[in-house]
Amino acid sequence: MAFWSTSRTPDAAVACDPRRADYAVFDDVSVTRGGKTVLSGLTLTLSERRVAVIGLNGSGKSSLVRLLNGLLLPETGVVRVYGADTRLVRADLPRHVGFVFQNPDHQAIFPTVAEEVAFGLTQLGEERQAARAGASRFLAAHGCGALADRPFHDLSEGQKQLVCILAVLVMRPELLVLDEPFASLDGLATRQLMGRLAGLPQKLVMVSHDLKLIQGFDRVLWIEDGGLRMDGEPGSVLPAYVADIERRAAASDPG
Ligand SMILES: Nc1ncnc2c1ncn2[C@@H]1O[C@H](COP(=O)(O)OP(=O)(O)OP(=O)(O)O)[C@@H](O)[C@H]1O
Repeated sequence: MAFWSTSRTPDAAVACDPRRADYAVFDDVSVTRGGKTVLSGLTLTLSERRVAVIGLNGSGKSSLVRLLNGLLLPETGVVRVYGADTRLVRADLPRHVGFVFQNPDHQAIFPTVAEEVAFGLTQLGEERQAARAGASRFLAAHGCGALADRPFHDLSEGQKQLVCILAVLVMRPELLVLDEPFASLDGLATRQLMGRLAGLPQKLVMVSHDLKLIQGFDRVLWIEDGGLRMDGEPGSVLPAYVADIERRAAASDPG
């Protein structure tokens, strides 16, 4: 990963404009990880309210969504989020793009729930004391007041994932990016969290292997071989994806 690509002169746009409808633009983006080309020449504009990213293991889904909040920068090409080159606004991106990891233990860094949520407020410039009070209010407003003083690592997986989502929402990002957020949750916790996500005003980009969860999304990106195999509405992309998996399974079946 090149943090400061020399292949292209950075854009003049140096600040995110959250009023833009096209919240993400990938312009001929390539990414290499561990010596392997993961994304190659990807060009894409995102403006839909709910976008799902699907693809087989290792196809580059996480890499794609990590480009949205500057966790990853393109080797070549440009990623613009709310109109700004992510290379130039990397430090400012968490205000606009909340990122929720697959594994909550990889995200949480503070011992208690309230401290974890308060951190986002300190990132917005609030003093520690005010941030703690704000975090407690925010947790209570989301029905999680009882969790405030609990050690994060004592929570159930569903509670942990909910806290991680709240810890990014407290920063009032315009876009929420979730990288397989339900991988370790049971069906009930998944349904409950999906219900919460459906009620949020934020735009949503979500990686998921659970195709049922994304049937109602506005757009599905199917990633394969470093690019888009298919891009469209769930009604067209999901059946094609399932059929492709069945074809592959049949082809690899030794019987
Ligand atoms: N930190 C890293 N260092 C080196 N290579 C990496 C790293 N992270 C990912 N890769 C490689 O990049 C490729 C794409 O990985 P990525 O995590 O984006 O795929 P994915 O579609 O999200 O996979 P999964 O469904 O298994 O989570 C894989 O070949 C992976 O081995």
